[in-house]
This record gives sequence, C-alpha cells and structure tokens, in this order.
Amino acid sequence: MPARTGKDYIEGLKKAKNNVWIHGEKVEDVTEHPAFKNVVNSLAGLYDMQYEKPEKMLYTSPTTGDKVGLSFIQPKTKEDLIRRREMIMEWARYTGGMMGRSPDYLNTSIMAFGSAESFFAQADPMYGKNVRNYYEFVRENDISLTHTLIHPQVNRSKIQAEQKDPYLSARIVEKNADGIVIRGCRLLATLGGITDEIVVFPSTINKMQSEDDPYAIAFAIPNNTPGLKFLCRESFDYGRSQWEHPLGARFDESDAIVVFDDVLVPWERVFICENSNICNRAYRETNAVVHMAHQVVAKNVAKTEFTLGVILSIIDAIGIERFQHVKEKAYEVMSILETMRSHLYRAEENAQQDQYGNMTPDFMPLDTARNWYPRMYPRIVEIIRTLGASGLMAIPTKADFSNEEIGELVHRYTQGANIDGYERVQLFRLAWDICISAFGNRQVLYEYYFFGDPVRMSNAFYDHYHKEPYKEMVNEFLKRAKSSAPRYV
Ligand SMILES: Cc1cc2nc3c(=O)[nH]c(=O)nc-3n(C[C@H](O)[C@H](O)[C@H](O)COP(=O)(O)OP(=O)(O)OC[C@H]3O[C@@H](n4cnc5c(N)ncnc54)[C@H](O)[C@@H]3O)c2cc1C
Repeated sequence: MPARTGKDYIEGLKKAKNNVWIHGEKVEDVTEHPAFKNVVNSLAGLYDMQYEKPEKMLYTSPTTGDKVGLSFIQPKTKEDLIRRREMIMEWARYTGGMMGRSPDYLNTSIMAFGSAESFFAQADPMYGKNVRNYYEFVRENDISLTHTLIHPQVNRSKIQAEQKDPYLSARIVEKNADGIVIRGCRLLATLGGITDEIVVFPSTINKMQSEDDPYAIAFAIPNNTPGLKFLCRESFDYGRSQWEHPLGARFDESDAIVVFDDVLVPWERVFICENSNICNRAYRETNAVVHMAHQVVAKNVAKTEFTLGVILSIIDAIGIERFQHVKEKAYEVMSILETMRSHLYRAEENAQQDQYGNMTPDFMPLDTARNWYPRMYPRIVEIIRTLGASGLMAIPTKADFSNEEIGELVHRYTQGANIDGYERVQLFRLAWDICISAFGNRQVLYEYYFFGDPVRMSNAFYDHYHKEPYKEMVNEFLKRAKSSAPRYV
C-alpha cells in the first residue's frame, strides 16, 4: 500500500476505536473529540503533504515498488541521509518544530531496528525475523506509532522487581502458545490515543539488571488491542481559534499513561523477551539512537528557525532593535541555530556504513546536540519572554477586536512600531503560546526530557567519550618541561 493521505489516517483511527480516556470519560471517536480533533487534523496535514511534495517526501519501496514515506528509508549513501533530513525538515517547518513526535521520529528507529535482524536474533532467530517483518509492515502501510520507554514514577530508588507491587510496571505475567501476556503500566505515550500502534521498548538510558528480566521486553501491537488503555492528561487545546492559540489549537500532541490489562502480544510481535542484557544494548548496537537523533536534531533546527523568527518579529514590532542587549539575545539564538546546523551537517559529512548496511550519521555531533539542546531551549523561551514583556499579556481576544464599542480602542492601543494592532496581537499570541501557555510550558518540559534525563544522559556521554587523547596531550606537554624531578619523588 502506498504512503497514506490525511484522510486514510483519519479513517484508520475512526475504524480502530482505540481505548482512550480523557477528563474522566471514554472517548468515542478521537477524530471528533475537542481534545484531539485539531492535532489529528495537523497530523493528517503531515500525511497530505506526502502527496503535495511527493518528490521530497516519498521514495520507492524496495519490496513492493509502491511510493512510501521517506523517513522509512534505509539510507545507503550520504545523499540518502540528506534527502531524509530534508523530508524531516519539511514536516518540522510545517509545525514550527512544535510536534516532537511527528511520525518520522519513530519511523527512523523502526528502520534501524528492522535492519538489525541479527542483533535481535541473538536470543532467538524468531525475534530477528519479527522485527524485520514489523519494519516492512509499518513502512508499507504507513502505520503511525506511539511509544513507551519508561516505568511508572513510583520509587526511583528501587529497581522494578523491588517495587511494592510487582505489577506496577508493565511485565510478563504469562507465556503461552499464542504469545506473552502483559500486565501493568508504562509511561509516557505522546500521541498515545491518536496513532495506530504502540511500540514498547526499554529506555535508552536506564539500564536494567537481570532481576528485572520480566520487565525486559520489546514488542509492538495495535492500539485497539483488547486490554490496552490510554489515560490521557488534560488537554491544552482549549477549543479556541488558531488566531488566539496558534500552537495549542493545532499541535497539542497529548501524553498518555498506558495501561496493559492482561494484554496478549502475539509471538510474531515480540522483539525482546525477558532479556535485560539485550534491552540494555538495543538502542546503541542497532544504531536506532543515531537515526532518531538525526531526526531530532533536524527537527530542532526547524524549531530554532521558527523561534528565532518570532524573536526577530517581536524586535521589529515594538522597535527594540537599537538596544544592545536585545541584539545580544537575538545573537544567542542565532548562534544556537548555527551550532545545531553545524552538528547536523558534520554528522552527515562523517557518516559511515554500519554493520547492517545503513549509511549512519556520525553519532558524536548528534549526541552533543541532543545533550545540549535541552539546556538551550529553555533559554530561547526565556529570551522570548524577556523581549515580549507586557506585550505577552496585552493580548485581547478576537471577540474584543470585533466588539463595536472596544474593537477600535484595542486595535489602536495595541499597534506596534510598524504593524497594526490586530497583526501585533496575533504575533504576541504566538509568542505567548511558546513561552507562557500550558502548551508552551509543556514544550519546555518535553525538550528537557524527550530523550531521557539530561543528568544521566550527560553521564553516559562522559562515560563513552574518548578521553585518553586529551589526557595524553597534557601529559606530553608536562613532560616537555626542562626540569628534572627532585630526588625524593
Ligand atoms: C512532555 C513529555 C513527553 C514525553 N513523551 C514520551 C513518549 O512519547 N514516550 C516515552 O517513552 N517517554 C516519553 N516521555 C518520558 C521521558 O522519556 C522521561 O521524562 C525521561 O526519560 C525522564 O524520566 P522520568 O520522567 O521518569 O524522570 P525520573 O526518572 O522519574 O526522574 C525524576 C528526577 O529524579 C532524578 N533521578 C531519578 N532517578 C535517577 C537516577 N537513577 N540517577 C540520577 N537521577 C535520577 C532525575 O534526574 C530527575 O530530576 C515524555 C516526557 C515528557 C515530559
């Protein structure tokens, strides 16, 4: 089946009737529900774009000859990586980088897992075949995915096997002829109820011990599998117009707690079974983390372009360009953008073929960028807040502008240096949705934690860093000193 359109995606969700809960109620149809319909339409817009720009968004499937989404490509050359990045940036620019889990994010990881059949086959050849078949199934049917990596936040000082209730975190309760039965919970499925399937994998960062083997699992199942429930957080789409809530009314992806109420996962969908050793190595040794990081850094370049545009528009709108600290703050964001671009291009330039035959970006610049940006995004948001100042609160609604008595006043007193009141308020409402609203604050939390806890990630970065050359350099330098050690040394 060729790549999907937005209509195909929406029809798929209507038919699937995923078990989704929000605000204490079960959702009958996510495509019509006020908490989800706008983001569903945004995702549909991404799928439609595949046919608006097919030369940029699609490639020919190696197995069926159909045109399929380019984020599924197994890159064989550096040109393939660049084409994939350009496709990723098309989607990211459409959302201003505000949809962190657009389908390309997980598509790149499933591609890497699917290519690494031999890695999963270490435990049993069946798992290798399963993951390979799953990649092809997802690619050929343009399946939208959510994922859950982490255990519920109960007592982080204890491993899962030591928690007061062994069934808090999702684990195997039974293995039978048909598959494995899963009971418990996982966090935190962004796009949970509004995608076709869920991929359950271990965390990229939190390593497991053998006592946690019952929790050491990886599999994928349809989101309407019996016993699977998505418990969504309150919506940050308050049903206002896109003029008033430019981001919240379009891109609130929704995050869900996922409950597995004795869910049967058929054997053909199991990728890792009770094997913490394989879980701990999965992301790094399949290079899934590298391909995901390539998507993430490209998305964050688009996000920084967008937020820089907002900053520059604010500067023009209220005539603050002549102030030194204003230029300095805009420069900060410009340098973040240029640094992120450099990481991205270096990763592509130094790409090499991996053992699975995929052209794989250089991980070091991507790892640097994915560790650094979570610390930079809050700064970008702070700069928007600092430059926007009271303008972020002087944001009348559309109804105020339309009111006979006060409309004229609002229009007059919200005007900017070279922009009328209506346009200025629209711009500042966008800035507000980045730096003040619930949507905007979720983005800050999301960017901080999206790949894992930055503290543990930075420690992993330190541990993997090739440190010896630098210590050796200093050692050599010290040795060059023309003085001999005192006799007592
Ligand atoms: C908006 C948003 C969307 C998300 N979407 C997804 C998604 O789609 N799929 C998904 O799988 N996950 C998702 N996540 C979850 C994300 O992967 C986690 O937030 C991240 O891995 C950190 O884990 P945690 O939130 O459980 O924090 P915790 O591990 O509970 O950490 C809480 C605090 O305790 C400290 N801490 C805890 N344990 C340790 C330790 N062992 N060593 C040092 N410090 C420790 C941390 O530094 C942190 O400050 C999302 C998170 C957010 C905020």
